[in-house]
Amino acid sequence: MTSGKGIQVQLQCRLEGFELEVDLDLPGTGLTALFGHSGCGKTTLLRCIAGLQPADGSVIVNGDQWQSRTGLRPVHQRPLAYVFQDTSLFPHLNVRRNLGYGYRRIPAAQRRISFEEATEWLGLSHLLDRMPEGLSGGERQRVAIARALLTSPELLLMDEPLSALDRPSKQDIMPYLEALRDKLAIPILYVSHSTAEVARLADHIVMMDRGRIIAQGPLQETLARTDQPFGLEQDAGVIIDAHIGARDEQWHLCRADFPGGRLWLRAEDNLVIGQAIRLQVLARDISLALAEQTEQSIQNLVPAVIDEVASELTPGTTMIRLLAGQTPFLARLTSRAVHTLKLETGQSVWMQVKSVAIVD
Ligand SMILES: Nc1ncnc2c1ncn2[C@@H]1O[C@H](COP(=O)(O)OP(=O)(O)OP(=O)(O)O)[C@@H](O)[C@H]1O
Repeated sequence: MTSGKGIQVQLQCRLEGFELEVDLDLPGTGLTALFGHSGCGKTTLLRCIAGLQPADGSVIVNGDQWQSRTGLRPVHQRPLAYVFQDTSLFPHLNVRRNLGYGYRRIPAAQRRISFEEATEWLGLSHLLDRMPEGLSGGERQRVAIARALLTSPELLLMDEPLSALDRPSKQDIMPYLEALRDKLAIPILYVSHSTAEVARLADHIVMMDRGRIIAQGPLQETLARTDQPFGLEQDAGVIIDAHIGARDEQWHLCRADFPGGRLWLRAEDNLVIGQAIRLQVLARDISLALAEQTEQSIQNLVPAVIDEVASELTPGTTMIRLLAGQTPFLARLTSRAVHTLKLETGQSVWMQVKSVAIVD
């Protein structure tokens, strides 16, 4: 064992026509999304961390050295669980016995997640006597995740766990994954192509391209980078953790409070006061004013300070990073507007936010 928290991964792996070379320092809890185009090496990286794919280098998970330059621990001795897109259940065993399969092999003193916790967190209590063939795709995947957790792993690897599901099943399973992210004391590495999944679930993000890491960091901070390492450009925007602070039934609006401000949005029936939500605000939906403009139709006016005026991203367009309190925003403006308004770092302005979406 070495001291220290977090996951440190330095690996090189050469395959025919593909080379992975990464140096990562990730948080020891929460959900880290590995994101990038098809073929950039996300699955290869997970397989190397698991020890399924030979690679040179070192892997340390919360102080436990799984691999060093001089030696590696075989895959079956690495305390991890792996959930795939189509993790298969044992077809001849009911849900209870599928869940018990890994659980029974862990000595009671080493179990860190109880059977009751895993079944409750994944909403399986009423399904325990069912056979896998009678479950929906989303239910099957929840059983697969619970079964993985019951092996008491120190790291949970998830490779596109929702990609085989239809949209309604994805929507059903999302709240369970959010709850796991918040309750589990172990880190989750989660491979996804989907910006919606990443926006909703990730605490931390790693962006890969052709076997290399091109950006990594906390989700909110990384999405608010003006250099847009994700190549989103047209869809660039920030994700904000907020909670419902008020409902205005007369105008069918809800107020979402975040550290540094508040935004109004449509009052969906399922939103209740105190509820935690994630909001997405796109850079193209923010305009800036030097003074509070109340005589116009945009109702979301948020005071902020300009943190950075970036160089032009595309000709005629400038990305500006702002802070409302500590919360970063991006505004994409025409370069002419930036010049005319003489916008510069440190200046106080009003953000006019045209549209706010709840990430779901
Ligand atoms: N066993 C292997 N032998 C040779 N090449 C491989 C092997 N496994 C993966 N590759 C190649 O390595 C590259 C990265 O593949 P990988 O599956 O890690 O990408 P990915 O980002 O997970 O893609 P996707 O999102 O499509 O699943 C690809 O070019 C792939 O063809």
